[in-house]
Amino acid sequence: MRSATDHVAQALALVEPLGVERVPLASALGRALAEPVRAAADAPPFRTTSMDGYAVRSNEGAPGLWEVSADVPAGIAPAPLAAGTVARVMTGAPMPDGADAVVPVEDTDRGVDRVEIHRWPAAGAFVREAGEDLHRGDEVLGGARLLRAVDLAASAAAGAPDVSVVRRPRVGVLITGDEVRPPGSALEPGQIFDASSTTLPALVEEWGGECVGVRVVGDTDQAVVDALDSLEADLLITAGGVSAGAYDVVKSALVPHGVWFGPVAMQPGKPQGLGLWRGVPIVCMPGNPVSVVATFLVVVAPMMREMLRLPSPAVGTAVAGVGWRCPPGRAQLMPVRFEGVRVVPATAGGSGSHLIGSLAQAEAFAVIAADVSEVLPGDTVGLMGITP
Ligand SMILES: Nc1nc2c(c(=O)[nH]1)N[C@H]1C(S)=C(S)[C@@H](COP(=O)(O)OP(=O)(O)OC[C@H]3O[C@@H](n4cnc5c(N)ncnc54)[C@H](O)[C@@H]3O)O[C@H]1N2
Ligand code: MOO
Repeated sequence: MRSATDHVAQALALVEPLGVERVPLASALGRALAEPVRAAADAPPFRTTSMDGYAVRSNEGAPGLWEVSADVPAGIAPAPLAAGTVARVMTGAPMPDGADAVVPVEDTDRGVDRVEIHRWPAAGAFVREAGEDLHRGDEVLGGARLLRAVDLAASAAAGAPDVSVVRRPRVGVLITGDEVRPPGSALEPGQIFDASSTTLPALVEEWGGECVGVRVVGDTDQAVVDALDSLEADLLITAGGVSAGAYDVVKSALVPHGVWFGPVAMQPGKPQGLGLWRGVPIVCMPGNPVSVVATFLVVVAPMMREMLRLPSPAVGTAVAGVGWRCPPGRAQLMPVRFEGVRVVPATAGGSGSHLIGSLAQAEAFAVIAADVSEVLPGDTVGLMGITP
């Protein structure tokens, strides 16, 4: 049986990094950063007040009655502060030259022409220096990553209107099975709701790709071939029809085209297919819907990250809060949730490949090596994220 590690290596050998394009920040969420983003200006760009109040020269005085010589809203360039006076300033307004501290309005009688100051500030009070956050030219975003809202916030604050990202892998999805029906259908005997034509496009998008089409076909070889030929993609994924049954049509349709099929030492996700369909990499997953998620995370996510010029998904560690049994000779992917700082199986059903309805309770997958037959409470286990 092929090890999961060998299988992933074979899968990675089929894909190459994709090209780079520039996109406006508004379209950059979830895209893979290709080049560093640098600050176009200092942030903040000028000395500014962090409070509504009165700008003063801190070495000049003491509590008492003061003349207000200027009114400084945000968005203007104020004149220097006249000696012996204070200026009324609003949060975010530039500090007048000469002023070096701010008295918050709460410490005054809020006067407009003259103001009674109750408490005198120390130098620097409530003043933000120019460049306190970023200096012009600083690297705001460096390493390769899928851009998050906070990354876009940093780019915008740094004055970058667009970013350089890797082209999204175009992924085509094929679901097979005479028994699957769209959610919401009235099920006839023997039919089941199709989970995977929702799961796979969502996983593709979540991991930085673009789903170019989902085909759902019945169990004939010709339907499989026609559906695959209708998808123009950088990567093809199929679900179902890969094991040993009489109607395992993905396998029967693709073996003549040189696609490899065989067992991989992982659970869920043992029966697998991998190869090229008319030159396009294709991953054939078992139909069980948790196997679909597990195969995506173990096999497809690293392929997509290779195409997106990102490092492979990180596998961390966690400590098991309870013990559980593992299948002999296969790496186990156990859906887990956190109980405090420890992980426990997310459901009583463990790593059963059909338990998709319970998978929403999982926060991660524990990854247990193939040669481990039992996890004991307190053991360290691998931890694989469900989201990037
Ligand atoms: N004799 C053997 N039988 C099986 C083996 C084996 O080695 N020898 N392997 C088992 C394992 S492990 C798995 S995993 C499955 C994989 O089977 P297939 O890839 O051929 O998948 P199907 O038979 O098409 O479906 C399996 C299961 O999942 C349900 N399913 C399928 N598609 C969907 C969908 N879109 N949404 C929800 N559920 C779906 C389907 O109804 C079946 O219950 O093979 C074992 N058998
Ligand atoms: O390998 Mo299968 O996915 O366990 O049910």
